[in-house]
Amino acid sequence: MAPSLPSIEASLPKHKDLFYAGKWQAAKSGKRKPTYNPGNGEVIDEVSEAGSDDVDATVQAAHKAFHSWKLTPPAQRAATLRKVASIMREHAAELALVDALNTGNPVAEMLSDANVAAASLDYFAGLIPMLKGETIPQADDTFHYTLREPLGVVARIVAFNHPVMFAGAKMAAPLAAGNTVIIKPLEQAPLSCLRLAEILGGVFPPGVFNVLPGGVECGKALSTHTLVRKVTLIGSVPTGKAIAKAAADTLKPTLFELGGKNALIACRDADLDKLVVGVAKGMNFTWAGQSCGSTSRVFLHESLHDQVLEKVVDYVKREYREGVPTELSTTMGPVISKAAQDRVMSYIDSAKQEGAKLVCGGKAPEGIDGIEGGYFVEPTIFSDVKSDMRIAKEEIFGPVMAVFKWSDEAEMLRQVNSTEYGLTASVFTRDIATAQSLVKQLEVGFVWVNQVGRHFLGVPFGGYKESGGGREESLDELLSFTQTKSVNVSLAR
Ligand SMILES: NC(=O)c1ccc[n+]([C@@H]2O[C@H](COP(=O)([O-])OP(=O)(O)OC[C@H]3O[C@@H](n4cnc5c(N)ncnc54)[C@H](O)[C@@H]3O)[C@@H](O)[C@H]2O)c1
Repeated sequence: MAPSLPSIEASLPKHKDLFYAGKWQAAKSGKRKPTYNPGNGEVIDEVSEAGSDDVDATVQAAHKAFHSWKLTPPAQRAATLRKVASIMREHAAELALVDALNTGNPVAEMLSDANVAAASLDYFAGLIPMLKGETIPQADDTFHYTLREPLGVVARIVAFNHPVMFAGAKMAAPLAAGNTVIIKPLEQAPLSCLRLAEILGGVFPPGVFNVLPGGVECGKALSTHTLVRKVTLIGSVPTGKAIAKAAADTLKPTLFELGGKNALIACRDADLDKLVVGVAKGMNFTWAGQSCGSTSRVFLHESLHDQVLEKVVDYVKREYREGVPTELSTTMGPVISKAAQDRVMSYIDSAKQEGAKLVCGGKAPEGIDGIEGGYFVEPTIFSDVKSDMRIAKEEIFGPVMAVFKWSDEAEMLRQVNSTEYGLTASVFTRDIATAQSLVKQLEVGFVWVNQVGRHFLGVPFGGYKESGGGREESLDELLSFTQTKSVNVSLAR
């Protein structure tokens, strides 16, 4: 039976201001910015926009709260995170609806986002006992041990594609380790994070958890503030570079989960049924390709290329249907903005001009009721793609798949590794030795074999090369929000 959804009116946040120091506060500049429904291009509401003065006030509040939060007994911190997880599960449908309205991602798929965040919160709550130090043996009169301590105020700047999932999942590790957190959602899709702050109410002491809707000014101020002890980004490579430069002035550590131009490699012995579904699903057409892990470059061995391409096109035409994002029957959403739609269309034009063959999509959908004015692009597939074309090299962050035909393994791997991105890859083969050989040669941080897209709590996720720095979704993430203090006790009598 299809789940029933709450009403949109009841799900939207009542507060549209900044949330810090445990209170809703208007932006000091009084600035408000419209936020849109990408499904029809209409304004949903206006939201306060945090500027650098607001960042300072928020950081001061978070800094003040840090001193008591870090001393809160570990079991109590864990219980608080579990309470957040349970509230998110309870409100999963309304959070999904708000994200569907504000990001355009279909609500049926977004229903799991709050649950994914809740699982992260539970996971990091359970890892708190791992925040332990060591004793170091020495043959002298001093006893050495280490303590793992939190860093202080952590700023988490997140992307727009899964706002509430990122807000919930990314607050978990720093808070578990005893830091206080400021979440900055993208200005285009802040509503679910505001609703999250509303439903969490007084779960955290004031200043421990803060939400600052805002744009580049807000992000820059967070990256440069002296009292922000670590800044993290889920976003694009250029933004990662800008933040790394800004953070350098205060020598702030960073954690980056950035873009990808990920390859799916199909070997001649691949299971064809699994492969066809993998190629289609790996592209994440459901949210218009807007996922860092999308396998947007598909390398099909020449022996199966034509057959698989034909089946993928059939599958995509059958399974992905654009529609109103807040309706449960919709299987594909728009891209986030008009600018994004124009950018995707310019990549499609460039591929045509550079000689790639359009086998599916390539334009905005027509004749679908209720999505006029929305920023939709049909699921698009190009074959005959060459590695010097723009669609082969640049992250499009839209529903555009580039298909390559290969015969020589060394040349195929050269092309796969030829971009500066290095986030994910997927390998389809029935032979474990072939899989292992390819895995070792891929310059990426996360590889799937005979599957795509899935994340697994406990398995480090992050990129090589320009796709990131640091690992998340694992013990590595928790420990990255701590620092080690060494203590040396004289035992001399
Ligand atoms: N690796 C991952 O886990 C992952 C997950 C999702 C998305 N992404 C990547 O995110 C990108 C798409 O998301 P986006 O369009 O929101 O990215 P973006 O880089 O445009 O923006 C990300 C965030 O950074 C802020 N920002 C922009 N300029 C800034 C600056 N100079 N200083 C500080 N903050 C600044 C934005 O306001 C936003 O909150 C894609 O490249 C995608 O691959 C990566």
